[in-house]
Amino acid sequence: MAAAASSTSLSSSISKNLSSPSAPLSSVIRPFAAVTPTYKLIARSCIAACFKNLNSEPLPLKSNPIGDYLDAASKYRDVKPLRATNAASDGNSDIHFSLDKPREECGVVGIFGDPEASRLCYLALHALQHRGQEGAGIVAVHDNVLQSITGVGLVADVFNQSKLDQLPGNSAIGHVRYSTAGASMLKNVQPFVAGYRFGSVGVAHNGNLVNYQSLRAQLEESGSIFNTSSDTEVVLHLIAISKARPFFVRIIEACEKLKGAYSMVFLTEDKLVAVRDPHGFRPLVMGRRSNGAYVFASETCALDLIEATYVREVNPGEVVVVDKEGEHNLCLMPHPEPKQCIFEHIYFSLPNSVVFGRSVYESRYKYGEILATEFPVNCDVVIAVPDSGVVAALGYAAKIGVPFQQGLIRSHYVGRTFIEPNQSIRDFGVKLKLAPVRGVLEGKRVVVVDDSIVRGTTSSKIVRMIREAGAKEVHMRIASPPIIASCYYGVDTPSSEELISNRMTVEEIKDFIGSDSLAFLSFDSLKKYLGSQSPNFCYACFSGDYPVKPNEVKVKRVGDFLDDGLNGSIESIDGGWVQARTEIDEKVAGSV
Ligand SMILES: O=P(O)(O)OC[C@H]1O[C@H](OP(=O)(O)OP(=O)(O)O)[C@H](O)[C@@H]1O
Ligand SMILES: NC(=O)CC[C@H](N)C(=O)O
Repeated sequence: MAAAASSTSLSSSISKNLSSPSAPLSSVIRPFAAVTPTYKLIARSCIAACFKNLNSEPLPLKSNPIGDYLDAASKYRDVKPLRATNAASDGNSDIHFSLDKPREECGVVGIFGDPEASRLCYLALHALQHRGQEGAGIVAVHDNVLQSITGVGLVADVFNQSKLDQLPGNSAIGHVRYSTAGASMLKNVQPFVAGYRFGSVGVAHNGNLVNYQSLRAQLEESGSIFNTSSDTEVVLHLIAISKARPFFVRIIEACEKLKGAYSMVFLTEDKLVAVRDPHGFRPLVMGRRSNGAYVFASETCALDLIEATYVREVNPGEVVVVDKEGEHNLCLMPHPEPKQCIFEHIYFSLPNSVVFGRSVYESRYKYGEILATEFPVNCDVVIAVPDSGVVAALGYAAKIGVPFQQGLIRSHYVGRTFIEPNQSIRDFGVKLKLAPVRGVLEGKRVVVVDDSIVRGTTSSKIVRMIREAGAKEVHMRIASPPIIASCYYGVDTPSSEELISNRMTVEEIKDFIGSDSLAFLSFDSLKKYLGSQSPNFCYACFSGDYPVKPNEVKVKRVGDFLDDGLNGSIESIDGGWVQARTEIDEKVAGSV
């Protein structure tokens, strides 16, 4: 990757130009005027490049480039979360377990400078629970020791009063996991903690590294022993083998070797570090509490819950180091190129969050309005597939002037694994989760709005359920373009060949799911709506154009809580499987 190559010069120059390898962070970062001209030049050019991608024009450099950088970031401060008064999201979505749809991703949180750090992490993880339900963990620092508690299941399953009592300290990081690499099992639950020769470090990661198999192979070749089968563990090894002394330079050196998606928080005895990959695939925001404590989180809904004020995003390619002297910022590489995941706005994030500087609620409402403008239909009622279709359905209904009603009621008590008692009982899963309201549907021409169609299995069951409840017509409207390619950046989508829109035309999908009509938000309209921000998003799932070429096969888990063994390579993971290569995958592999 060309960008990664250019970033190498940053960390090596930083290391080379530090007056003392053990210099405290303050002497390394703060007095920009005091550091060597080479370092200043590199820092200036990388900061200028950061501006370039976040604003249409690079900002003029003044005497303190870091100050400029912060000013540039402040444009995000104006964006206030729009409260989702009608959205039915409860943060407990998507809990039945199958591989036939996009799954949530992980959520991360970091707190620095609050005596209740681990309790605040715990609360923030509740707010982020929709991003991962396989496992949860918190690491806190107390008396210079990193203490960790992790467990499988939901946040409420893993933590209780006595567990939180075991995590005192002023700083902590936390994680909720949905696996993309490495089996769903205890040893892969984050945050991970490792000791290296200068201390201890904990990490929590949202995203997926597309080159971790080769990195792991290289590390194993030179003697590294891995404890987990997760991609995230390679980051700790890379930090440990770095020759640089200051911790943030170790992180920069490690990140320069990574390809793919990473929004990460690191914890050491005295620092909290937040890092976002140069494309900024996954979100990461920063906030402050009234006592001055720093908070980092995947979504602003976590800040809201713990009464932290949203300050700004951690920018793509930015490293934010927080220690007792305050906050220090660096760019990971000279040319960050934002490619933020559009699916965060379509499906993953909660509607009450501000993600990538935009309100998720506003985005979804607008997608619904656009769908209504482009694909209106004579109907009596507009309903949503709860929860992720609700806001788009509200926009659709308002635009065509037809009432929005709750035609499907969602059970919030379905566990994430359940056993279908007999394969002959069809649709049991979807019926367990969704129940039709006959009074709303009977004899009506119904528009059903959902956020996406992946394999088409859920949609066909929903259409049948609505018809069985007496609907006269069922018109499906999807508030995203057709998904034709698998995600390699932290969303666990099925392989491209399993995606229904990759195999069928819209007309064929309509027949497959059994609706009277079907329409998707058009890709062009989506980009038009995003306007000048459009190039800053990743649309790989809609286009097959991958910003970072995924040239390694995708390895996913299949069974839950299987032991994948402590020894052996990724290929030998029990219960893991290697994704079949599809035409798109071949095309991608061929283009690398
Ligand atoms: O192509 P399909 O197999 O129909 O998959 C698509 C469905 O999967 C997702 O919902 P999910 O069941 O994960 O629930 P959620 O929307 O409430 O999170 C998505 O919102 C669609 O409804
Ligand atoms: N969904 C994610 O962000 C997953 C993080 C990491 N790749 C894991 O599998 O644990």
